[in-house]
Amino acid sequence: MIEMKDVGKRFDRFKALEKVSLSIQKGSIYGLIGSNGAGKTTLIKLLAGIYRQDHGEVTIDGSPVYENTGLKQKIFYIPDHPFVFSHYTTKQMARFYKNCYSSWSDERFEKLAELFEVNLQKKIQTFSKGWQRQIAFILALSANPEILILDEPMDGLDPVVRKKVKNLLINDVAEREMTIFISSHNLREIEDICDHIGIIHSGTLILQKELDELKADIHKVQVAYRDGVPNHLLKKLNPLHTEKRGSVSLFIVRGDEDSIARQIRETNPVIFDLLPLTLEEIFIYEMGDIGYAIKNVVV
Ligand SMILES: Nc1ncnc2c1ncn2[C@@H]1O[C@H](COP(=O)(O)OP(=O)(O)OP(=O)(O)O)[C@@H](O)[C@H]1O
Repeated sequence: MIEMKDVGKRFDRFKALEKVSLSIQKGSIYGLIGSNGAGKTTLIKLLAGIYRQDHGEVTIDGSPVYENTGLKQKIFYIPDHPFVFSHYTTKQMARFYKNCYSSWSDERFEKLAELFEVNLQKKIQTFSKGWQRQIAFILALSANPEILILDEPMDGLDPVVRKKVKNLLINDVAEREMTIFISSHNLREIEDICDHIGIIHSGTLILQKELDELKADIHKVQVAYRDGVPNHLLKKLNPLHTEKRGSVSLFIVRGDEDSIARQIRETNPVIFDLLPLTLEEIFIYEMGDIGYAIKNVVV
């Protein structure tokens, strides 16, 4: 389990992170979102043991992460600009990681190289940005890490490759309980793959929740009536947001799906639909100030 307790990090006088606490279970995919400069990379570098926190604790399975070479064997970190030695080919980089990770698999490396159709003899720095990222994934997954830390993982990848990468990541989580920590600006991408969500704003984690829990409690209702929406229904539903689109009214309603549907059907609407919200919509409707921050984060 990954844990941060009351963690703070300053750069000179600037507080980049303050009182950050989180815990991530093995086999979970945790997505961290936040605007530019919110503190995502700083948090990730603390998790990866690159930075030392000023106060608080950063542990994996109860052991401190910073300067813990044993633990680093379990972690693979792909930064927003993947690391390569200049002039190294993918094959040479693979040899380097094979020496770093006892869990490295040559067989997996060969399979992944074939799947992505990568030229192993070409210098990595001469590949395009998207290709360099694909190579980073090939190397990371061949190391079979227990924890994979990703900073803006899909940046520069085309839709076909994104899908390929997502499937591979989900497979590793399902088959060998790899834990993934993803930082991204892209809420849709996070929604697609993560089971837990954290939002960071100005160095503070302002929300952490299980994705299903977030989704089960809020719904979009579309209704139309011959003589307008009954007042008593509106009072009961107490919507977070209402909108009129022609003769159809749209409500954002919190509560249990079955109970909401029953109450609406009892009023004999002409049109009735109850739809799930996207993660983006949930944040925007439910969280006021945070919603505003999210609007600026979503791409
Ligand atoms: N090495 C450093 N020295 C001084 N300030 C830093 C350093 N690293 C980060 N900061 C500052 O800490 C804050 C958080 O930066 P961080 O890179 O963690 O944000 P981020 O959420 O990853 O941003 P982005 O989405 O733009 O990549 C920023 O204001 C940044 O300027």
